[in-house]
Amino acid sequence: MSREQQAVARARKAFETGRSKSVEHRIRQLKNLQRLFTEKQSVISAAVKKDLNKSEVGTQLYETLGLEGELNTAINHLKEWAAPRPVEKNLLTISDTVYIKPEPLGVVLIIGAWNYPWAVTIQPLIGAIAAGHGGPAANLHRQRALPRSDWGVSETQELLRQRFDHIFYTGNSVVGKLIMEAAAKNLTPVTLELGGKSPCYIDKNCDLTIACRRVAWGKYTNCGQTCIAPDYILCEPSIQDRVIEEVKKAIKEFYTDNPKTCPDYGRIINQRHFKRIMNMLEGSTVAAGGDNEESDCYIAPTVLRDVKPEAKVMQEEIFGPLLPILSVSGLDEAIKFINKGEKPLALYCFSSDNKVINRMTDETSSGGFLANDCLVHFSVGSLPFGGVGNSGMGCYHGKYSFDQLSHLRSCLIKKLNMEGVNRMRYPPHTPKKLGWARFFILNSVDLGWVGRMALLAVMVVVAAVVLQCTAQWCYQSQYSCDDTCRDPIRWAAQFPSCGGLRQSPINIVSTKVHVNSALPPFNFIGHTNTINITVENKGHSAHFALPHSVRLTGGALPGHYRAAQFHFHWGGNGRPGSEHTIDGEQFPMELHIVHIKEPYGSLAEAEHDMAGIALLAFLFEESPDDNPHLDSVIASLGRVKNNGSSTVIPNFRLSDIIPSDKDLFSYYRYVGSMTTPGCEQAVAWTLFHRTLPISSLQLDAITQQCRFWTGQPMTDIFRPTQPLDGRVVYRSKAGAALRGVMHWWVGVSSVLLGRTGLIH
Ligand SMILES: NC(=O)C1=CN([C@@H]2O[C@H](COP(=O)(O)OP(=O)(O)OC[C@H]3O[C@@H](n4cnc5c(N)ncnc54)[C@H](O)[C@@H]3O)[C@@H](O)[C@H]2O)C=CC1
Ligand SMILES: CCCCCCCCCCCCCC(=O)O
Repeated sequence: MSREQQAVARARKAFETGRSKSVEHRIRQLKNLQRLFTEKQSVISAAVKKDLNKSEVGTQLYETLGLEGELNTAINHLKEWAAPRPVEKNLLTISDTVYIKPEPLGVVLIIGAWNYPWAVTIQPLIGAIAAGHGGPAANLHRQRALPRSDWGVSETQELLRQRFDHIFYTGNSVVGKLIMEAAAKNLTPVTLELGGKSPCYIDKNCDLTIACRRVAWGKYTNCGQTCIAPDYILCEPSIQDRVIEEVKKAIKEFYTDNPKTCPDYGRIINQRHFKRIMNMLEGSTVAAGGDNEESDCYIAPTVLRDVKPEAKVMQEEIFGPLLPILSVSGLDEAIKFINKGEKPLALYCFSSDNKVINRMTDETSSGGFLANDCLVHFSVGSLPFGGVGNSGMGCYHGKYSFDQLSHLRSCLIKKLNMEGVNRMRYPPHTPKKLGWARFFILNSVDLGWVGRMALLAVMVVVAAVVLQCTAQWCYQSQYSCDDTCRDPIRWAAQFPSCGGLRQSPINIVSTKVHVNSALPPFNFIGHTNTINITVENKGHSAHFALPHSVRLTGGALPGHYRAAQFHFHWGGNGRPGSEHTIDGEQFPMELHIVHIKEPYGSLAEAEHDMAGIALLAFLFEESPDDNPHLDSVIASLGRVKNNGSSTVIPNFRLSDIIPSDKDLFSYYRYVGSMTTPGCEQAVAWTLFHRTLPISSLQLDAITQQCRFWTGQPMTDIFRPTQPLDGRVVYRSKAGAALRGVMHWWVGVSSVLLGRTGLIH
């Protein structure tokens, strides 16, 4: 067995153990990778310095900074990305569970190029780990930098003879075709991140100093060896001299009069490429630069003027520090010229005129389009990065990497009942059955008012049947194959709001929250009263009923609220059980205090108001000592072991289990839903920064006492985090002024109401 065969076999074996399927395992792997960049930064920079003469700061700026960002995004969003994605249904499938399940494909081969050796190998690797794969990566670092880990062309060729489940290739288009040919033998899907000539049109109507500075930065960074570098400039002859002068000024500003000695100016990767680039100068006029030294792989930042389309430098991607300027009569000719060539990886257009920018986007095609800047789209993780046509296929970065390397499996889970509805599809096929099929599948038919009434009647009947036939909801911990209950991913089938776009709980990414000074402290009323409270096992959790005398105002909530009940969400057997997570971390337990807006009399009434319910949430953290204030709560749970049983805690004070209001000024706020079915989207959530203590013994006592309505131990009673779907999480600013109180709510509700899609 060759080295390469062994590597693939190892990767496949590791994948087949199923370990990489666990999201927690993937997050651990990503965190390990994160550590690599903190611990090995200087080794990484030293290697890249040897290869390309990049400075340490340059390596961080252009390579590792972006990777750190990608790692943070993947770690914070992985649970959300990997979760089943409920989809819209038609009438025929209304009672089924229909969703997309992202699944790992298996073993992925990542082949990277040498120009940004870390960015182009590790960035796809982050996507591959996030998607749950195993697999080797073929590095193309130059031998003098990383001799031992170097897998070059012959190793890659051997790897390509093996079978993979996806091949992710970055490099030139000629080899791209070889990759696709090798992949075709096993019908292996490929992502091809290729290059090509990326045009840059400079309109005469723009600030040439700024435009040329940005173009010079995009071109000469990494000595032009950037796949998205502007390859050549198109402009009118009348501005050519100014463009040359401004580019020269920028070169001097960035790299001094002598770029050769400037630590920020790179080198060509090897002598072969040096010769290739120098040959391209043949037949063109040098307007600036042109100095070179083969032994040092040095080519100065160079500008070429009056270049003809037939010139050597225009026949292939330059991938070096030569910047040819071609004359065009204006925008029309520039567009024509661009469209005559292969579709580029990037297209740049500099103009102060939006009409020019719009025409350029509308009338051309390219992997990415930037107006008035270069390269920076590579650093925006929410944009898909990739080519089109000759510049590649597939895309990556952020969630796109995850999706690109996942199989999006379509799942439809039907029950073996309601067979009547299916008769329309079984033979003998008749026109009447076809009519019913049309009715159930096409829900956009115009039926007229009689038809609409009939549809309504049918839907009522269907809904009644569905309701009769569907089982109760349950938590994941209760669900097993022979159970009929609906676990969290199936809640939406029975409770449509659970599939809405404002669902709770969520993962709070602390670096993405918006600080809002219009979030003042709360006023708690009646929290210190001594009361007798009833505790009841509700089958899914235990509820602690609160009297109307416990009330809440302030906190920028739009009204006065009265308490209804509180309850806890917990894990089991040492597992965490909070519903909300912070930066991906789940806490041992979470307390929810439910309040209803006045004058509503019940949760059912409050559900129709976007902030009809105010939920206060507290996360618990494990403490070495017992929290004595929880003793009565724990003891009461021991008296409500079974569904429906209840007890009373005498002389209870809410203020004993939560901190006093002066310690509760700091919190997160967002709009969401109840975390149990029907998942009503009517909740203003407040998650306090201050955590509550609980010992591990107390946690065990809590999680071991009660039973679900099914009789199983009541453990892991939490809903997984839900997508944020564009919502904003706010963080209060300590000492906020009261006059800001209404602004927060008015602002949030108008943003949400403005996006009608968010109101379900
Ligand atoms: N779209 C993108 O994200 C990027 C594209 N590129 C493009 O890559 C090109 C520059 O890189 P290259 O010189 O191609 O890099 P390269 O010479 O490093 O080749 C890329 C990879 O292909 C493998 N390879 C080369 N010849 C092979 C063969 N005959 N059979 C099998 N494998 C082979 C190498 O082992 C290497 O891992 C440019 O066209 C550039 O635009 C570079 C970086 C990023
Ligand atoms: C201030 C931060 C600016 C960040 C700009 C990032 C541009 C990075 C380009 C890296 C390109 C890597 C792949 C390639 O194009 O060859």
